[in-house]
Amino acid sequence: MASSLTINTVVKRYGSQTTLKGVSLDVKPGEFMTLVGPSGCGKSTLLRIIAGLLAQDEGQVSVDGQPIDALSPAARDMAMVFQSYALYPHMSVGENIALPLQTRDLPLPARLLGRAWPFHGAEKRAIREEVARVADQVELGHLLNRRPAALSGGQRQRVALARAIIRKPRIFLMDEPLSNLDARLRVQMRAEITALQQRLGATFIYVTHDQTEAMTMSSRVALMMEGEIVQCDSPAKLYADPQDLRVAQFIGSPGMNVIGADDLALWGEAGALLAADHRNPVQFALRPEHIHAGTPKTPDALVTRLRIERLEDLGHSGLVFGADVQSGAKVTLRLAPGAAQRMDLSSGLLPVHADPADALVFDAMGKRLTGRGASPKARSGALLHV
Ligand SMILES: Nc1ncnc2c1ncn2[C@@H]1O[C@H](COP(=O)(O)OP(=O)(O)OP(=O)(O)O)[C@@H](O)[C@H]1O
Repeated sequence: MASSLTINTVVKRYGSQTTLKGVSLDVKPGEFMTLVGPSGCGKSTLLRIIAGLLAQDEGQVSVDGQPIDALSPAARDMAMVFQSYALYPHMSVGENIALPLQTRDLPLPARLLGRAWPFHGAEKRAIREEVARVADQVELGHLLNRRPAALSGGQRQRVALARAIIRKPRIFLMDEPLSNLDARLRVQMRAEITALQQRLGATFIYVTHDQTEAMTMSSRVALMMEGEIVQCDSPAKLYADPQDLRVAQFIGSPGMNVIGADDLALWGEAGALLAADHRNPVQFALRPEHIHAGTPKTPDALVTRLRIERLEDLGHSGLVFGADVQSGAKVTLRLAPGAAQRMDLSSGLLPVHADPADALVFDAMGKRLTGRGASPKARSGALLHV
């Protein structure tokens, strides 16, 4: 049975610095929850508090509705997988995986008597069978006698995973488990860990600074910035509906283009209208795929020209990094497959356009204002989000 986890206004201070500023989070049973955010935002601190490796200054952590703050890390019944794998080099793969069973499951007489314990043989057999079963789940069955030094990075990470699985913990905690792997292996392990979580139906709390990992693996993502959770939502919602400008810029690669109202007012008549619709200082954000090369087919589009600074052709798509010729504002747009080859970029200038409905509106503090920028035609005098 998977467990729920509740974090209630947790505060952590280091001297005068407040690292966690009252973090609250509800994780449902069987959920894959990812804590993502830039380096230093406090995600590892929060994970260590959940694991019991670190004590918070204020707030509570509960599992299945029961406070666990007074429990030792071992009594919390959680398994943690680290970036460093933390394997014992002198033990075989099988012995590394078996370790949690040997230190936890044996009754006291067995631990005291060792080989003299009458059920020693049966116990060993049961552990061997369990190790083989779990090793098969992570495709390590053929490597049980190897030492960690003779494994690839991905295989070592699987040993660490197997050692967590064999404990049948109430909650899995993972701290950047893929950051030591090369790019190709990371993609493969992303899929393997996601499939494993679904197979086990277990609750996973996963820490990463990599937004792609967060977006591809999680049921929900809690985006942390400066010791706070800025937004917690499904990956799709976080991408399409960011409630804070920092979320809009962190999620997606590259992040959203942020354009001030004065600069957007220069994007043709539609830009002037859209900017005028917002009396307060606002910022507009547009995804790179929502800015299109060429001239628009509809008269109510946002239009401008970019001075091209850099072009990245990724084969399946392309990115243009440029600056608005009028305002100098930096703008990135994503090109359709093959578009880069077809375009005449000899002038160094590129006309671009966007649908005003794709522009998200944020206030001066970076908080999202409701609704989107509607096209002048669609507005028909309706009052817009200010
Ligand atoms: N033992 C400590 N003493 C003082 N400050 C600390 C300590 N541990 C962490 N911090 C500070 O707390 C902040 C959050 O650290 P934390 O490791 O949780 O960040 P993170 O989001 O996991 O970053 P990263 O992705 O780089 O690991 C950082 O500013 C860090 O310097």
